[in-house]
Amino acid sequence: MAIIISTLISQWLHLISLLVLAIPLLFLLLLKQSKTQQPNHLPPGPPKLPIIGNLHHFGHLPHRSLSKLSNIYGLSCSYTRPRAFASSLLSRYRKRDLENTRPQLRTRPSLLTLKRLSYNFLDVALAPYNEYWREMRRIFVQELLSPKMVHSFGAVRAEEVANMVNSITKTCSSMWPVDLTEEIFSLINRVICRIAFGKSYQGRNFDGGKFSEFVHKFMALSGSVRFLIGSFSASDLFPSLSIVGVVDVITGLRGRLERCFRDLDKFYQEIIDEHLERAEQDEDIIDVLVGIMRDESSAIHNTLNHIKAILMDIFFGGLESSSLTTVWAMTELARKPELMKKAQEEIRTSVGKKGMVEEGDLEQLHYLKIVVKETLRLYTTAPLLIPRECMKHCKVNGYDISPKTRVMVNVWAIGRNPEYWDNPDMFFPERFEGSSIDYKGQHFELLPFGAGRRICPAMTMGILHVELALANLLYCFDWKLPSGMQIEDIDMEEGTGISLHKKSPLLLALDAYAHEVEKLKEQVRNIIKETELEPSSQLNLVDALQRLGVSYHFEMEIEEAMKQMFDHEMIQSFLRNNDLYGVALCFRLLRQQGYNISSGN
Ligand code: HEM
Repeated sequence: MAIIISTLISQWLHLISLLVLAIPLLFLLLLKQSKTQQPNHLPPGPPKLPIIGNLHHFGHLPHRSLSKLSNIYGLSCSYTRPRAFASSLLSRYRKRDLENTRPQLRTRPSLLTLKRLSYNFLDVALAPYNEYWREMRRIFVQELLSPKMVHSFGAVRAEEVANMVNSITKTCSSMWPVDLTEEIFSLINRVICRIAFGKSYQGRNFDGGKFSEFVHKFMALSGSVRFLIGSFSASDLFPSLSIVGVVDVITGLRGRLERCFRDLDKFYQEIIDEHLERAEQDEDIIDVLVGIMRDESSAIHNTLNHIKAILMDIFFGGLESSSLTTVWAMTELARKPELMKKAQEEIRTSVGKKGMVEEGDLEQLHYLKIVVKETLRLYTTAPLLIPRECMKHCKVNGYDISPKTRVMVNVWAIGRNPEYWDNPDMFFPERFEGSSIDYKGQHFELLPFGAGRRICPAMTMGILHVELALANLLYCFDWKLPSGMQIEDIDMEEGTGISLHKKSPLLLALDAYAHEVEKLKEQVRNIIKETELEPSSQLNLVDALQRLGVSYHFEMEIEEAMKQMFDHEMIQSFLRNNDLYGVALCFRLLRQQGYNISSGN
């Protein structure tokens, strides 16, 4: 109770302090605004309020609010204070205009809050457009995420996907649903951590636990500042008035940011120190960055801060985007079981009985690819991209965009614009069948990775993570809604945060039958381990299971059916390769044929 009262008092004190500050601030701003020269032909927008302009229109899901505004006010609208803070919604622009404007929109606004988190803009994502950014982006694309480098992490991804499958198998039952959001986030988290930190990440006290705490803190922080999209604090909103920095102190935002920054900085330092001390290299991302730091001929004199800034990009860019896309894809497929089945059939037919979808299989999975494309159209994880800033005066649809204008490109609205898409709100991957539209920045209707010079440099890796996770979830398990739940009950609400979150976790149950097969696999796996079955044992499946002591009751006819359906060689190869999925698959096929197989005890 005491805690609640003290929290209330402190909130009131904050509010009163803010009001006290607001009055002199209002005068200062009105004075300054009256002196500001207005450009000629600004985009239309709703009436503005003093100081905050149109900020109150943004709501807690700005991409949606801005989309509505553009429907009312036309092609390009919604700004607050030209120069200091302005946002042009480019959800409906002419393609020609976009092409002409793009060169003027290559830089990022210098947001004070992000200055700290990016080690004074030493990273790629937030650095202004200049020679430094060009070189850092080259390093990012050619050295950190080159196709060779991405490929070299294949084993890490395969291992972590197998861990996810095992974790789902172990922790769930057909009664208790799986928290897919948790499973997917933790998979991508482990993959990205291992790619960035290498072996040193595994088995350490920050393995999983501590690091995901940091990630959560970051996410919470981004959620708390979300409503100002792209202007992350009061100081960013009114950069010309240094006094307003006090507001950030009062609201506690500065303190929280500082603490979060220090935690992360300490964490990075620990790992970098280890990499610096050890003799042999792992070829993880820190190793590559340390190599560049030691290379005196490098165009950029890399320091520890450069390395840390790049790590920020990798975690900010790599964690959420791929996880959220996979979660939304599974959510939509759960709402459309016929599409899920179609995707599963494609994967299972193409991959066969290997037990896992491997990276090399993905190329053949055309339906899966358009499922991902459709997900990115509807649930683009960065709905307003990363804010851009206008470098030189330019025109969009005849409207003036003056230098220093902060520009948000509403790719979420573009992806749902009825002028470009039939039934835009419907999840319908088939719309991409036979279509050349892609997400690589060439088709302005679909820009989930942005476009132009600032397009996401890790698109290939991001897509690979999504496709691999999704393919394995669909291949290894049959999913259904938790008992008592209807399709309409699936919560599609978006949460706040700088990315497009699903507000509540996605909970799905394993189909009872599929779950049994998984249980059987686990049982057989243990038995093989215990009895140390020789790989060369000449056994057929039924004999093998009997010799191993698995008491499955087979009717005679089932045994016959098995012998007919699976030739001796095939079963031998399952056993030789310890391919329990294959064994389980035999059972599954028999069940599908209507045979009643029940486990003994
Ligand atoms: C499905 C996965 C991903 C999606 C949807 C995505 C989306 C985006 C978007 C929309 C942008 C802004 C582009 C613009 O302003 O025009 C961006 C930039 C960026 N992304 Fe990604 N991203 C993904 C994966 C990744 C991964 C895995 C990494 C790093 C390992 C990454 C690192 C970056 C960086 C560094 C930038 C800044 C580029 C620049 O300003 O030059 N992204 N991404």
